[in-house]
Amino acid sequence: MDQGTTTATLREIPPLAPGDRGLPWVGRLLDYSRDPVGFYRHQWETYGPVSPFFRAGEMGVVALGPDACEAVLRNKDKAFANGPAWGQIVGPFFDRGLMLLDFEEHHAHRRILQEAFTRPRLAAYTTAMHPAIAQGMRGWDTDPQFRAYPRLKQLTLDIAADIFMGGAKDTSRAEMDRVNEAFIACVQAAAGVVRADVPLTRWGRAFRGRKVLESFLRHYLPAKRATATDDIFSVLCHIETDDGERFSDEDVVNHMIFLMMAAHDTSTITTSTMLQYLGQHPQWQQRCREESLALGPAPTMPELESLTSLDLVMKEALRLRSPVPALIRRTVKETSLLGVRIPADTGVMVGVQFSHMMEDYWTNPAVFDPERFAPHRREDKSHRMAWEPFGGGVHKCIGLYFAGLEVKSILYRLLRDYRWSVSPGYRAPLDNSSLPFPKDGSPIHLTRI
Ligand code: HEM
Repeated sequence: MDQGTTTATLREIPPLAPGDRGLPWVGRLLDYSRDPVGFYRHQWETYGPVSPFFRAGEMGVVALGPDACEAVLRNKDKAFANGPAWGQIVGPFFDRGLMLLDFEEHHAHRRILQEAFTRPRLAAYTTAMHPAIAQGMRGWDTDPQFRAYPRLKQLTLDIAADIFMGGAKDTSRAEMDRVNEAFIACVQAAAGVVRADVPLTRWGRAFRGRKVLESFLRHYLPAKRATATDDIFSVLCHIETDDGERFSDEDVVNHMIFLMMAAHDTSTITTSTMLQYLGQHPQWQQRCREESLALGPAPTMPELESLTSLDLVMKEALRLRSPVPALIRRTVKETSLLGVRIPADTGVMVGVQFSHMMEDYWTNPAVFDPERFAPHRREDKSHRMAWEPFGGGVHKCIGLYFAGLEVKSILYRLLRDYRWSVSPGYRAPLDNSSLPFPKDGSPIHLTRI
């Protein structure tokens, strides 16, 4: 039992209020996808920080507000597990990725993987990113139908081919496209309805995709083991802890596939949200542009870190539209959460996006106001977990600095080369069935400077 609570003093999970069971089997999942914050607000106002949630044929709980989120993510009692929760969503296609490992095994793998994200390594990835970004943006035109989201998605895939795979030097463009397709098939499986290897379904395509990725990575493994280069693939083959622990070939393949997934949609969503808000707030766009213009043509990691306005905008974009708006866990034993008894084998949804919209912690939370993160305000300090787009506890995003460098490198180049606008009244129509992406592709009016 966590937090020193005894079974006798615990409250039970509140019963479902009339009408809150939702549809047969799916329960209230559709309510969530239609309007996640509206759904959370209803849970919060009806039940408080620990609420019942019927979905996918079973009862689970939603943890809301920074205190409840913190208790789950800190996981003092080691009761909340990742593997059985995320495994249900991402299926077998990201099996044994770091986020799906738990407890001692997770700790052992994380210690090794951390070596791939040290400052010198991040500096080397940053240097390698600029040519990939410049090349990827080369085809960007300024047609009136310009959609930012699909362009950014392709761009982050191109960056991944270089930074993660090392450009896979002797790979043809056609083969790289096949690898990208396979990777996208695995990512899209999360929203699959038929959850078995059935041809012409999302899962069927993902099973084949996973095979393509595995054989591609295995083909290059011996060469990557033989020579150390600056890409993540090679780095995973060579890193070891002070105690000499290293990854097996199997581990390298599993971590590579998971890392590419973890890095891809999250960075794309963040960049496209920033583009939208900067398009709607020209004074912020100009402020960020001036900082970018003050740097040289291929900024180093410390230079990118000096882009203070862009940093504020990135934080605000992550607050308003968290790429991972909910984290999930499953209890492996009975535990308690803020005094509520949670039985073993209960699905738990940690609604981080709701913490970002609570008036207790933020002034006018619905308003775009990057200055709230500036030193003289620091609204994110109102609670340790008021701002948690990268999660918290032992599973906190290992790629958060990498993400900052990638997103800022992309924005830096865009700000120098382009000017763009988005109608002030535009509200992105989001698809929330997996990670929140703009269904209309995020139209922006882009002109070259
Ligand atoms: C803005 C971009 C990103 C956001 C918002 C984000 C968000 C998150 C969140 C919320 C988690 C915690 C999941 C949980 O507790 O269940 C996480 C974990 C993780 N992220 Fe990120 N991420 C981003 C970019 C990246 C990048 C670029 C990489 C790799 C280069 C990466 C690699 C990972 C990994 C490996 C984990 C699992 C960590 C663990 O379980 O120990 N992420 N990320």
